[in-house]
Amino acid sequence: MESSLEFSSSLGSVSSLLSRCRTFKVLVIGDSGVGKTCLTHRLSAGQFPSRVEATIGVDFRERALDIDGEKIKLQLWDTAGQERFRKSMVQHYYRNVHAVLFIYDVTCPASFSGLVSWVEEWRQNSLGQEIPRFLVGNKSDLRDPSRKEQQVNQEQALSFAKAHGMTFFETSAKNPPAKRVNAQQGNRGLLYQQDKVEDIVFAVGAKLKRQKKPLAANGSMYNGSFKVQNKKKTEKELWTCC
Ligand SMILES: Nc1nc2c(ncn2[C@@H]2O[C@H](COP(=O)(O)OP(=O)(O)OP(=O)(O)O)[C@@H](O)[C@H]2O)c(=O)[nH]1
Repeated sequence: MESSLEFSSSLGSVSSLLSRCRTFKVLVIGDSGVGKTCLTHRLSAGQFPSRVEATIGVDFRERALDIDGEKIKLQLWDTAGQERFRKSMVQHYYRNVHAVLFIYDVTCPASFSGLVSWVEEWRQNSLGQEIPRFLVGNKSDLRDPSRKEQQVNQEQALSFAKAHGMTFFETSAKNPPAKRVNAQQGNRGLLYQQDKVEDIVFAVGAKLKRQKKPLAANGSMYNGSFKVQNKKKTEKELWTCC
């Protein structure tokens, strides 16, 4: 018969197993200045940072979620948009990634045109893996109906998202709408949408939750920097405590 000590320690391991959750690596990419750092702050901590600097290499932020009773964790990789700060890192970014957020600035059409090269980079580095992809137009708080020509048309963004198998959102890291907004834009009466940041977080979480097995991860987080491991981790090691 088990001693009470053994019994309580096996109960302890059962409860620690139950409190473990899957961690998913979510890559955030897009041109410099589109708001990746601000958006990842908003997605993880619900705040807009008071001061930001260009990202060098990568920064990490985390967001724990409860999706239909399962705890999962999104590990957001806020990557550098500037080529000189990212070129030696690209392979690490894509290693064992579970989802990608492609970000552009709705007030900067060049950042939307630039998506073509971000998609190409993802294609070249994803080794043919079909992972969930999301397109997010940021800075919707700066939309100005009188300057339509200088802004990214939402219909165009939606069709880009469709063509590349992405789920589309538009929001603002600075001033996100409290609820999803469908509004008229311009005199053609076009509908445009603005999304809650939480809707993006839960859409990503829900898609990833359906993925039964997290992919093997070789990168581990250590206080905002990461260490690349040579050895493949076993699946068991990927379960971390939320
Ligand atoms: N109005 C407005 N400004 C924003 C928003 N998001 C970011 N910004 C501003 O855009 C600028 C660039 O933001 P970052 O988050 O540093 O951009 P990034 O894409 O991370 O840039 P890199 O690190 O160079 O790749 C900053 O001045 C932010 O304050 C937004 O939703 N609305």
